[in-house]
Amino acid sequence: MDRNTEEILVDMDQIAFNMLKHGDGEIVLLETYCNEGIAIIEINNPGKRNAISGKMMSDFRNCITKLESWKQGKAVIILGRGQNFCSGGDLDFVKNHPTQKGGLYFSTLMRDILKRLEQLPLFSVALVHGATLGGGTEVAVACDYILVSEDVKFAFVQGKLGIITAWGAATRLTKAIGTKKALDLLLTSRILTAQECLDIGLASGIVTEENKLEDCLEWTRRRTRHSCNVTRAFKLAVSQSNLFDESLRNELELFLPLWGCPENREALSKNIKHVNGHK
Ligand SMILES: C[C@@H](C(=O)O)C(=O)SCCNC(=O)CCNC(=O)[C@H](O)C(C)(C)COP(=O)(O)OP(=O)(O)OC[C@H]1O[C@@H](n2cnc3c(N)ncnc32)[C@H](O)[C@@H]1OP(=O)(O)O
Repeated sequence: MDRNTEEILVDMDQIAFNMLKHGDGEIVLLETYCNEGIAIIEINNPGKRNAISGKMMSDFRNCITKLESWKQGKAVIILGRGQNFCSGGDLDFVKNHPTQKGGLYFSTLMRDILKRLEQLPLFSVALVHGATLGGGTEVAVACDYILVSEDVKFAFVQGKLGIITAWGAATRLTKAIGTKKALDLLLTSRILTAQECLDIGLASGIVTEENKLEDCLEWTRRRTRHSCNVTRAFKLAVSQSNLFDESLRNELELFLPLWGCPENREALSKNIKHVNGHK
């Protein structure tokens, strides 16, 4: 990665701004159930089966920014308008930007958005239905829960396109269902039905195709009965416990430069006996 690219990458505002001109569609925040502490993010790009364009990434980012400052929120549901949840990243962008820089823009922005979604004090529910492919699966696994509609077709198709997951799905999937099952889904790109999503531990429940939103709201309401403060504190406590791995890695990184440093060598040369007179 050259220096220019690195500099551009740290400026997420600039990336989001640049992505605005790529494609149509929208991702909007619906406030219909906000009085209950439940927001809805709707993915809408009907001409492309709800594929996520560059412009929609910027929209998505704006939705997350709003949710970050919504102090009364308990939960957010993400769904697709119409028949499909999301057919992935917009292939037109992918085809027109085959350079590493294009890939970096596209995936770094989404990685940042999904990380911020994960860190919200609201718990998130992906209500997946119809085609849920590639980047659509990335969005789904970044949510705290996945509910699947009976008609879902869920597949990590990235391998079939000669790429791997770039928005964090491999890491999240492995954490959710374990190494063997995660690897299996990624290596085969097989299409999961609703029942398979449930059986494998990916989904927390199945909702009916006709009443998916109502079913999902009922399911969500059963988890928003505590006060706002308690709900948000639980979400943060649970999600921050995930930092354990990061913390272990961090600890190792801090340790490594000390190994063999002058102080370390000097101490070793003294053959220190830490407990005097011990037999
Ligand atoms: C970046 C990467 C990642 O994970 O990070 C990705 O997500 S790569 C994206 C991974 N996703 C894919 O490869 C999806 C490929 N698409 C499909 O498998 C299929 O289109 C389905 C999504 C199952 C829908 O099939 P169905 O028969 O219902 O409709 P269709 O194939 O006629 O598609 C309707 C229109 O939507 C477009 N369309 C569908 N998916 C699209 C996508 N991801 N990006 C851009 N356009 C897309 C089709 O080209 C077509 O355009 P016209 O009407 O103009 O002909």
